Amino acid sequence: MESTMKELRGGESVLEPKSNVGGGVEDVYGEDRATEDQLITPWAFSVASGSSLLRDPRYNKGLAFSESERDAHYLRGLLPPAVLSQQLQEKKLMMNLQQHHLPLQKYMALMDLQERNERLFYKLLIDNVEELLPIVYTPTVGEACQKYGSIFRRPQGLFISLKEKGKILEVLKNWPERSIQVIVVTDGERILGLGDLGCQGMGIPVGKLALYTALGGVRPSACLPVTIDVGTNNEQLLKDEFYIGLRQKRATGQEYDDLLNEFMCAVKQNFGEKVLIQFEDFANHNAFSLLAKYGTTHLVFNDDIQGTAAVVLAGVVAALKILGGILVDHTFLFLGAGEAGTGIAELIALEMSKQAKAPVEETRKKIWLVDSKGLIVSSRKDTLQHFKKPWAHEHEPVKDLLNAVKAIKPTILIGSSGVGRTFTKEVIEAVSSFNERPVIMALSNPTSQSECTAEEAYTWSKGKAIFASGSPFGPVRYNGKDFVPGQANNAYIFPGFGLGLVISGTIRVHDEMLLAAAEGLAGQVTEENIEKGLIYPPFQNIRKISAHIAAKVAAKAYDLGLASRLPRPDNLVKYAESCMYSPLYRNYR
Ligand SMILES: O=C([O-])CC(=O)C(=O)O
Ligand SMILES: [Mg+2]
Repeated sequence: MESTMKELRGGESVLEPKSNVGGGVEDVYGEDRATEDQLITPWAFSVASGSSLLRDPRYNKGLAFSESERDAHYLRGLLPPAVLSQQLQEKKLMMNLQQHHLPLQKYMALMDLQERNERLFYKLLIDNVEELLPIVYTPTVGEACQKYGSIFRRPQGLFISLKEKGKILEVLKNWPERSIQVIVVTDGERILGLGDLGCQGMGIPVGKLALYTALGGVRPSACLPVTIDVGTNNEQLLKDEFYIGLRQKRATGQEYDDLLNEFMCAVKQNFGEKVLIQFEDFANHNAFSLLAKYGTTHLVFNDDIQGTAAVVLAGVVAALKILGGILVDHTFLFLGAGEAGTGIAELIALEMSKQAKAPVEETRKKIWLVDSKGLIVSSRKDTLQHFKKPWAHEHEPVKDLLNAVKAIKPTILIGSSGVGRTFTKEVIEAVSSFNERPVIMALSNPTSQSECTAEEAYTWSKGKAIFASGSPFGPVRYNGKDFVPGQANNAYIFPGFGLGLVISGTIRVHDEMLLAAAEGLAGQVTEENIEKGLIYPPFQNIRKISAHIAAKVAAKAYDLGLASRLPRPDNLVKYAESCMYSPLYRNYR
């Protein structure tokens, strides 16, 4: 009586016309057709009609099933008589969401929707991106991770713990999808600026991948969120009766390395070598080494080091339209010398060196970093971690940020330490005292960890600051004038960056691709944005922005000979757009 998934999928007709630009689209982003691979998963995968269809989030349309679909798929009586359009469902959901006062309640309602009706979830997210991004993503996702155990309903993503040691390949085979294109993986040790949240860090890969689909157009079934649980050092979680992870201290050293290595090898074996693995929210001591170790054997990208770097470089390049000059004319001071700080510093130094045709060892000297012990200077070199050493320039010791600002006189001040409230009134007044328009970026997340608020930046700088922050802030009125802060968050980069890698079939990430992504984003900042002091374009246009970033990244991959999808499409922007997932319902025959 029941049709199989294969029949249903084969019988689907697509509502929106599928463009054929560039050819080869169908097998990357074609219909969600069951491939031969999918049919040999170790468990039954057949039922897709009647109540099972209503419970399958990928195919469920709720009240939007048409009369003929209700007949053909055994849905009569299982739904009330009304037939609603997707648009009307969207209106209803937005109204319902607005009834919730707490962001966490909205988050839970949206996660429920994702589990119930995937296309409607993405339609909502795409059409209301500015309103919903702070819910499914930073800052609310941070709170969700902190409370993940108590709000836990249905598992999302794949959990790989020390218990699965030796069996990771089998665990990957339990995942119902075979053609995975992007994995976001965390070990939960440094979730945003909130620290070690262990297994509860899963909210981050889930949120990042929701953005891969909504902002970058990678289809949901090609996305896999993974959390690697090696324990947690968070005492509070270890004592929490609702904690969902392993109740032990973090494994380190060989035990940690072996588990990660087993995971990396199993991914390649199970999903092939073109799957992108995005490392997210690892602690500094693992983030740099994982990137270095797997950068030559896998398609890997660290969002916190490389994604944040590209987004900040793009903002700085756009800010130059207001400040004037080229990159080397500016002096940078960072508070924070971890993944984000040193990642951004290195990418800026690289771009400076290309622009000025000077060695990168020279351009690095325009960039200064402050960590918890003060300004990073050459006399500290012997005691510094390796990733800080390139930034240890000749200077007498300076003990804190305020004195470093006074000594270095930066034109651009960047906070990336994960510690909130560190851009004090004195710091902002000091940087504003010798700059007509100081650029101030408070990158740490979530909002509670931001180095300062938008209001503080504008007020303390007396309206001079060009301000951007990692977490969103609303517009500020100061002295009768409206100031709109930009959001310097890697969400601008990773969805388009990943899309560019996927559509070109790239096998390795190269620094030049990060520069290309930054250029793609900066190119989307309009004169109108700049006039308002905005150094990032509004998120509203993010799909178009992502297509431009993807095109730049793919072009670079082709130029470098790292792209495997041939022939190279003529118009990469159009090609990227044609590859993007559409959340519109399909008709089922
Ligand atoms: O998730 C975000 O909002 C940005 C990010 O990668 C981080 O803060 O670790
Ligand atoms: Mg992150």
